[in-house]
Amino acid sequence: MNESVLSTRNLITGYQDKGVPPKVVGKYGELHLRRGEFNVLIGVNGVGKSTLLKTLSGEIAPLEGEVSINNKILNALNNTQRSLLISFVFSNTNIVGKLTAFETVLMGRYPYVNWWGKLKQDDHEIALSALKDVGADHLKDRYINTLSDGERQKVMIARAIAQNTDVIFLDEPSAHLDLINRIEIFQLLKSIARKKQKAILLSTHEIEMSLQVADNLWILYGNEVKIGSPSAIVSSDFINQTFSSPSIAFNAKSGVFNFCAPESLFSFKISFSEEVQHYKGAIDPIVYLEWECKKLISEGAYQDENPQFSICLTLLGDEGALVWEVKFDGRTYTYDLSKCNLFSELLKLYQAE
Ligand SMILES: Nc1ncnc2c1ncn2[C@@H]1O[C@H](COP(=O)(O)OP(=O)(O)OP(=O)(O)O)[C@@H](O)[C@H]1O
Repeated sequence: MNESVLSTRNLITGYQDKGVPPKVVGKYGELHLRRGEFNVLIGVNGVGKSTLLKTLSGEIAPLEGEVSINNKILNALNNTQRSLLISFVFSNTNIVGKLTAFETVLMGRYPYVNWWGKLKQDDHEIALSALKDVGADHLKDRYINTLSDGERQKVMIARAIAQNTDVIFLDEPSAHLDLINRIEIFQLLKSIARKKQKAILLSTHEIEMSLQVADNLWILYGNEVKIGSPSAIVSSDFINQTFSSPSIAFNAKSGVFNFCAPESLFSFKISFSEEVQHYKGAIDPIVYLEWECKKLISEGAYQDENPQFSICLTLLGDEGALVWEVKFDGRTYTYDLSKCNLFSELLKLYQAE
């Protein structure tokens, strides 16, 4: 097991405002963040992800218990001492003032400046190397407020790298990013954890991506936490128990969430004929069938061994056009795949019955 750099003891997170009883958010006991590991924190809105990150980073004090980094109790440290141990990247990075990307990354070096407050040549080299690490050195002279969300987020990660702390926290860093940028950020962070032996904890709502990339998932539920590898978590059905609702269900085999319809309509069985396997055309018929099946389920149809509808994807005659052959109520109907909405056609037959 990798070396633990952050640990907690009897940790209870929450808020203590004057004149009101304390508000407990989470009772997490003993937690560990280990060197070289990319950990992802997930949980429904309001369950306490930001509160936990703020507590682990020393921004707010625990209601009970303590957080230690490298055996130093966090709340006994001043801001500068903390910033030598922890860096934090937020989702909404509003940098005030007019700074270039390079100057922003350079800010990560301020915990190291001497008492004249002067940065050295080394600091400049470290900042440039951090920008290269995230593939953003070409942006170095651009003003931070002119960058896209994805570019800016890479610069903020570079700043955390330049700060060179053992622990890096990120609160929903991919919240405003498109799919490609989200994937890039996740992979980048994982490689930073590995290559630079950092302990990383990132909060996100990207469950499917976390399952593929994270070393460990920290799932908050109620006021508890469950921690485990993606394979251990998925195989225990925990994702389904925590995140499913009447309108969505997690498929542990495919690792994706599927939509469920509010009511059940008819039952169906779907298949393809032998010759479809060898079909060479613009679409992949087997993939087409898979997605048509998902669509039927999202509309309220359900798969059954004794179905009302038997649907077969096949090729029609010599022309070789793909068709749906539908058996329903003792009759067979044929629909041109490229010209019909299968669900609407089935619904018409079902309602006319
Ligand atoms: N300053 C505060 N004082 C009192 N309660 C707070 C404060 N900040 C947050 N809370 C409450 O603490 C609970 C956890 O909030 P938190 O922001 O940690 O959740 P979250 O999991 O990060 O949510 P989201 O996914 O919506 O960002 C919520 O009930 C919230 O209303």
